[in-house]
Amino acid sequence: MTASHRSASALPFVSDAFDPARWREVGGFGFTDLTYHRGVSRGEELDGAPAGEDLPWVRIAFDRPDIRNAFRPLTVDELFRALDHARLSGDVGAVILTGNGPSARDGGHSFCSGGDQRVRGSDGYRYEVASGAGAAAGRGAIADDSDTADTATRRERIDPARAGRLHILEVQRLIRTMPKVVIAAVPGWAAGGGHSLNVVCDLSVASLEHARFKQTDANVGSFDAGYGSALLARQVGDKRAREIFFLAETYDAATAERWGVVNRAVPHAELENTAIEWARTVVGKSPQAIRMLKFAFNLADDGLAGQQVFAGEATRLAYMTPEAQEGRDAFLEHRSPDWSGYPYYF
Ligand SMILES: CC(C)(COP(=O)(O)OP(=O)(O)OC[C@H]1O[C@@H](n2cnc3c(N)ncnc32)[C@H](O)[C@@H]1OP(=O)(O)O)[C@@H](O)C(=O)NCCC(=O)NCCSC(=O)c1cc(O)c2ccccc2c1O
Repeated sequence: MTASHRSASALPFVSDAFDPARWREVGGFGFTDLTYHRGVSRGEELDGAPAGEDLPWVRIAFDRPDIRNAFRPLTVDELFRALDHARLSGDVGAVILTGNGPSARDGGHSFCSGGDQRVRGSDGYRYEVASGAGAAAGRGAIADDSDTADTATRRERIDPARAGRLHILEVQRLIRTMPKVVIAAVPGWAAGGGHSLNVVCDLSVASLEHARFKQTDANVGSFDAGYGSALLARQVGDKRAREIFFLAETYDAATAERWGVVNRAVPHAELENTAIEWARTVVGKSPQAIRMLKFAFNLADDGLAGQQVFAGEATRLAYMTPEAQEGRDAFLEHRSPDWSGYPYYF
């Protein structure tokens, strides 16, 4: 058990799909727009670990349910940090990405509704001037009414000294290149940039009752002309992808499953259990095989960048061989390498 372990009963409510007995908070980040949890064993055979022990998966959730989990630049910064922390954790093999909810205002469920349109400027999504508790913490965030402040109030707070951002694209690339399986658990709306996030995740499970999908980019004068559209077309077919973007009609979880936008539609009460079950299954496989497979699936679509990521893992495998080690040792010993023990395999 790690030092930052907190007992399950101390966890506050974050979502109606969240089982506090299965998680502990990952501390030390001071996130305002996300929650970040580490899986913990309940001591049952299912998890194969003593009660309270860390399990090799994490849960990262948007935590702005009152605005359908729209992201502002701070949200994206936090998401990148949490994902990168998971990437760099050698004992984490799977990430569940989801959205907390429902909304306290109207009971609506959401995964993510994309960029927060209230802080969209002419050069991207704008940071806000620090105030309140967030400023005291040095995060440049507005901690008190950050979800509900009206558009005029938010525009007054926009930080003129910081350029607009579109860096959800950096998060997409991180999901794509991190050598772990990222599972989207979609409890409600996946719209705009939230629709595209689902597209880039490796696996997706959606709530039969509440998940809704709608690609609104063109409604608001935006367009994800990268993974959000092109990878979607690989998943659902070219005509269907055009329909999803050009008509921007709402479709439900069962339709998303039929079209290949998600792997499975399940009852809401089973959403996170299913995601955890998949995470558990994935971490039961060879880490190396999963890494190579994920990057192999990405390779052709990601071009030379995809080749580079795959090839990096091939290089790691090569470094493990006596042949490559002979090259290193010969250099360090100031001698010619002796390749005689290593045939030209064919
Ligand atoms: C998601 C919805 C279809 C849900 O509809 P519903 O009727 O259930 O809920 P409401 O519309 O009443 O919403 C409740 C409440 O939340 C506010 N809200 C919802 N989404 C956002 C949002 N994205 N930004 C700000 N606020 C939002 C809504 O205003 C309500 O609050 P009130 O105070 O007004 O009552 C529906 O909400 C919807 O269509 N939302 C907008 C979806 C959208 O268009 N998102 C942006 C698409 S563009 C994008 O995400 C994007 C971002 C990037 O960073 C990119 C970068 C590079 C390339 C492309 C990018 C990109 O396309």
